[in-house]
Amino acid sequence: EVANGGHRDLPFLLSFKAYNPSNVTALETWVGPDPCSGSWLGVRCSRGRVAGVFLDDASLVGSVAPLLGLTQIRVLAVRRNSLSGPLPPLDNSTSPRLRHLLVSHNNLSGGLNLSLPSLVTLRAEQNGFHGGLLALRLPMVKRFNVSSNELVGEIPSSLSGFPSSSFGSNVDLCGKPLPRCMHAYNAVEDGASNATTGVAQSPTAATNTASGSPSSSSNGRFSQLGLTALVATGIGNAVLIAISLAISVAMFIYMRRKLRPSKDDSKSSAALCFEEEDKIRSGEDKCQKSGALVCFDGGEELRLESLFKASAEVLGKGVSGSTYKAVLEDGIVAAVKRLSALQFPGRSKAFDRHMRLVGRLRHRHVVSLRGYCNSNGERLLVYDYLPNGSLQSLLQGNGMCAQK
Ligand SMILES: Nc1ncnc2c1ncn2[C@@H]1O[C@H](COP(=O)(O)OP(=O)(O)OP(=O)(O)O)[C@@H](O)[C@H]1O
Repeated sequence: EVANGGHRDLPFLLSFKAYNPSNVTALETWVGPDPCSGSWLGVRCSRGRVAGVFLDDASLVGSVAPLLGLTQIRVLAVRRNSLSGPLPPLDNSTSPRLRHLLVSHNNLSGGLNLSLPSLVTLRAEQNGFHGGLLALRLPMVKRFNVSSNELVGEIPSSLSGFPSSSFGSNVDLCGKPLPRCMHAYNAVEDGASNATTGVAQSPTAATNTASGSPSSSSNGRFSQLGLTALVATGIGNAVLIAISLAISVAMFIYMRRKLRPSKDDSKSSAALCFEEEDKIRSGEDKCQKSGALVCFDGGEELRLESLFKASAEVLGKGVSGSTYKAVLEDGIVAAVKRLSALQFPGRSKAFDRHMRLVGRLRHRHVVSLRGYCNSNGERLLVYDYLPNGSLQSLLQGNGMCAQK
């Protein structure tokens, strides 16, 4: 890919770098003609082209747009920076391989105009995006969050299966899963009442106009025309009720199917770790052979391949296994606990169930589990790495043990 004119992805990376001051640590390593040389921090390549940029928490500023000029990019993770300006409109022609777009906690603005058939993750929360969501066409999206922006308007039905937390704290978003849109509500109500009026009242009105007299007789009996109008009203109402019931039942069945966890769901969460796209080489670890790294929220960038290539240092050993500090090639630092096979024999499904529960726990006093691997007797748990050392070393460092 380093042809006469230089590496094809180089101009995009350098123009992104140019927005940033020279003291941004991650970008200091972005020197030389080949971003795939292995020395560019946060840049991951596949077949000689830039396939991932992993620069969370890197104090970045400026526009993210140049990075979206990388035509082979699959993962862009630039969370918790100070990036600004709009996201360019993206579609299959600009970003045919983009699967994970993680731009949350920045100062990005402008509209969200993304038509990406392969996008699996969109994390855009805590920015200044405005406008509506109608220009989002993401049929494959499995993880989605646009909360805490300045978005307005109706949530498209294609996104209404996500929880309200994916949409909260915006200026004026409405529709499922948030409260109904008022204008849509009125339109429906008006439409329904007009329809009712149309069916129930027209015959009577027609009768009134035709006969030029009240539809019921003055002595309290219904005229024949009045009776016809009543029957028409009844039939009209019955038809409306039947249609509403059919729609409700169809919606109920659809939502049940959609919410039911399927085998495909676990496949897709494993896919979030990009294993399905990476060739799994024989002779490597058991977990890697199966490509079975399951990731949770915040662990989208984890890949078993880089986990096994990571430099590791033993942090400690407990009853259930050893814990390592792993520094991944992307610059990600994780704590990996390798469970002893003796401590956890068998019961693979129960273990999976347990891990999926633990993986959903998020609390500031609980270390987040970002992913795990459970395959062929190998069980690895990947946590955030906490850099302040062990409680024991803290106590000793402060002389608290001695005082005691
Ligand atoms: N997420 C983490 N970040 C940084 N260091 C960690 C992390 N998790 C564990 N450690 C370090 O690794 C050491 C060993 O952790 P480990 O969980 O294996 O111990 P343990 O709780 O005694 O284990 P067990 O529950 O198996 O008995 C800890 O004392 C701590 O210093």
